[in-house]
Amino acid sequence: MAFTADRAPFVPVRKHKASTSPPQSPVPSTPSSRFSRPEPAQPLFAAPPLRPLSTPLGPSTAHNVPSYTAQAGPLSARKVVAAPNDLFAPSCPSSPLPPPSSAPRIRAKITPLAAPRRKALPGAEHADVPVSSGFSPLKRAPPPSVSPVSPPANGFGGFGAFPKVSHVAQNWEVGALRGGMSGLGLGSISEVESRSVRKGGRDNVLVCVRVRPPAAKLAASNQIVDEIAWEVDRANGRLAQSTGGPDYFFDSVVTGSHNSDVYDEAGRDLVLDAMEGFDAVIFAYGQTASGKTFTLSGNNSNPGIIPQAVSEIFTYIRDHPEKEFLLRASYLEIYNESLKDLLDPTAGPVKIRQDEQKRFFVHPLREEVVTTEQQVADLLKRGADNRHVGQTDFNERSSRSHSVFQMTIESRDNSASSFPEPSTPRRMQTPNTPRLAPGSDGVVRMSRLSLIDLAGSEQATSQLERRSEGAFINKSLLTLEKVIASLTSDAKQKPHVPYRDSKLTQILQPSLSGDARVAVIATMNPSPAAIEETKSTLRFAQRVKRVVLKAVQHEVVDDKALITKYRSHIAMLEAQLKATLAGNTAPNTPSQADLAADQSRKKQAERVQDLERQVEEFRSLFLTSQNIEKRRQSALPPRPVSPIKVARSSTPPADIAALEEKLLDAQDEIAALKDERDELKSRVAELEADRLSTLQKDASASDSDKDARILELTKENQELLVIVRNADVEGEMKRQERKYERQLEKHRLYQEGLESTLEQERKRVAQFERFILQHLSAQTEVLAGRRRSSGGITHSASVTGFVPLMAESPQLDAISPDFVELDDLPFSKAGKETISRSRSRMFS
Ligand SMILES: Nc1ncnc2c1ncn2[C@@H]1O[C@H](COP(=O)(O)OP(=O)(O)OP(=O)(O)O)[C@@H](O)[C@H]1O
Repeated sequence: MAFTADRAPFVPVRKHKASTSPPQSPVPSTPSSRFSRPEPAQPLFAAPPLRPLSTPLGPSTAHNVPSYTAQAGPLSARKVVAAPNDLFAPSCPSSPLPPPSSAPRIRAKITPLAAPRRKALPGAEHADVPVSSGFSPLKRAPPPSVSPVSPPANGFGGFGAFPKVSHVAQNWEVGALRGGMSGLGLGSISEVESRSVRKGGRDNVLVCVRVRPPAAKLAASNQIVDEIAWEVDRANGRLAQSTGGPDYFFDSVVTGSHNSDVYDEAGRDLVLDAMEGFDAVIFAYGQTASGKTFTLSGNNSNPGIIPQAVSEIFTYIRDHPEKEFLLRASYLEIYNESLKDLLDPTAGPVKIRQDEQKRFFVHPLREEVVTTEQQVADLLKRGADNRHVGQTDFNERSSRSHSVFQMTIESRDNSASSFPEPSTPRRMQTPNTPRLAPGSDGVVRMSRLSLIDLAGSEQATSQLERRSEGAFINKSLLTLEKVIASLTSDAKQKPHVPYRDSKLTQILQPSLSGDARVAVIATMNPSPAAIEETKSTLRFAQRVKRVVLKAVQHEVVDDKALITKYRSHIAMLEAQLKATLAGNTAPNTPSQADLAADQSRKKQAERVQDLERQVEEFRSLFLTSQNIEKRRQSALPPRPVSPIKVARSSTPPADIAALEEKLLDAQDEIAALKDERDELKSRVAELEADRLSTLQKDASASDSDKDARILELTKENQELLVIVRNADVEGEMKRQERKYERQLEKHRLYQEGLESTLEQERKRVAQFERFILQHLSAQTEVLAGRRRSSGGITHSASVTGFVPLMAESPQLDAISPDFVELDDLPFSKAGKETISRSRSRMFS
């Protein structure tokens, strides 16, 4: 299927009206039945919302106080003063639920067996039709309005779990969620079962749209847009442009500023799924400044999905005494198409590799074992500090990258293998042999919860750096759309899914290709100035809704699970400990109390201490409902995964590691080429299918149409022939080129031969020259002697001519002390005879 990108990433900035006057007196509203229930007025922000983890406020935040409200019925960007039933005021979970309307929406949590989940039809913007009445009985009950443990202290109501905190390092109120599933209204077994039923079958991506309060800064002009251009129907999960147009339906639509609302709709279920062994991915998608980071991270008084998910995880552990858990976390950034490990930013390049099942994974990536919420909060803060953010025209602190926070959850039945808490004397428990060979005692469930904050799609921006970042961001989001389009294509021949075209899609591949639970939170700005971007976001959200998933529970039976590795390692340490203790049998008699025995005892004691410390350290990584509180009070800093490797110093030598790296690179390249080949194959198949359907169409056409078609095809044929002939000419030219290249090569070889002969000749000539000069010199000596003795001499002219020449020759000085004999000369026999003859003619 040809993909047409209907996203408009570079929609030019629209001029939009600033709010010229402060909110006037309330426009009389005519609430429809949908909005007729008055909601208690809530201050949107009891305190100005902080950027998560103490990042400064964007100036836009100052305008986030919603003083306008959507109204039922067609609105055309109407201004309304904050009213008690303010649509954009934080929805208050403590307030009663809206009464069921005549055709209430079907919630995402309905099992396929109970009632079909709504599906958006391909390309249709209003295909998502409510199909049944009544609320889903399976919809998890909203959390109680007042937490039994900590009542809402911040005026938000809602989750009531995160009372206002004054400083950043503060935990997300670990105790606040105590009460666990029952406290959250999650205790019903039937609900958990129904979740499993749903997950066992085919499922779609869960899509929740979050509409931020309208007062957002949308352009470089600093103009504040405080109008809304959308009708928002929360009860039915429906959105429509106020000026008319199609309806958009989703699993849920959330307004206001309570992050707990979004968590209820699109967070909790997936987190619980992850705790039960299903991979789960939640990502926020939307235009820049539409509230993705706000939704995922939130702030201390209004925690986003990530901190709420983390709290949920720990609550779940507290509520499941029958299991033990091992948690680890990683934090990654994709900036300008390169990967950065946010927990270890100075480490070497982070790459994407493929496993045997062709699933992409990131390597190497630092993972840290975590045992408390505070550790996760610290880890997130550390990562966030390393993230790329920058000021854009639209957002004071815009995330310029995609970030992926991942928690890996391993769990195993606790009953057979629980560790005694240190109050029990450890040594008594130590077995002789490792009692926990990998996989020997039960299956480990392993799952990943990925929380992804995508960078925002952008309009044209005024800054150069931002523009190039924006190009990368838009490209990767476009690739994401292409991937989604391929996954939801109706074509018979499954199109190639271009995961490889961006790092983001490679990372999302394991989730999008089907075996994970996926939720997308599409964030949107309801302002008229953002209408094109918002439509594009909604279209994306509708398309992604059609991706079919089949989540599977991941059970690991071999020693891949860290839980198993650590358990085996502990068992091994315990065995060593026991052996060391058993070796300590020397009686402490005065005769043996010499220095050597003392030293050996000291060493042994140190060894025992060290082993005990190691055992303790490893044990402290396991979480159970019994020890979670203790861990919270005495947590060590999180530790990177693979301490076993370090302890055994089994790291391969640098050259082997480099070779392994090269091998992996080569394998990657091969895999990429194979992918490319597959893509070409699928393209060929697509073209063939296209051809075939055209032919079939042609067959049923009328005669005149057929004639026209024949004419068209003949023309096309002729054009193709020209191309083929050209291709022939090209081929001939290529052949000639190769011929000339061969000849050139021959000439080059010949030239090389000549040059080496020349070199030999030069050597020969130099030697001959030497020979001549040496002989001339000798003869000159002789002649000089004769002249001295006879007083006059007659000699041949040729010799006379040589004398001044010799005197001038600088080479005479350089004459080798080795006298060159005629026989030494590299000449043929005939040549040597000629030389001999001339010599005797000259010097006789
Ligand atoms: N629902 C909301 N209620 C109140 N304030 C909000 C809401 N959504 C967003 N904001 C505020 O709007 C500003 C921009 O939000 P945020 O940074 O989350 O946007 P973003 O989509 O992550 O943007 P980018 O893609 O540029 O990173 C922030 O100051 C944030 O506090």
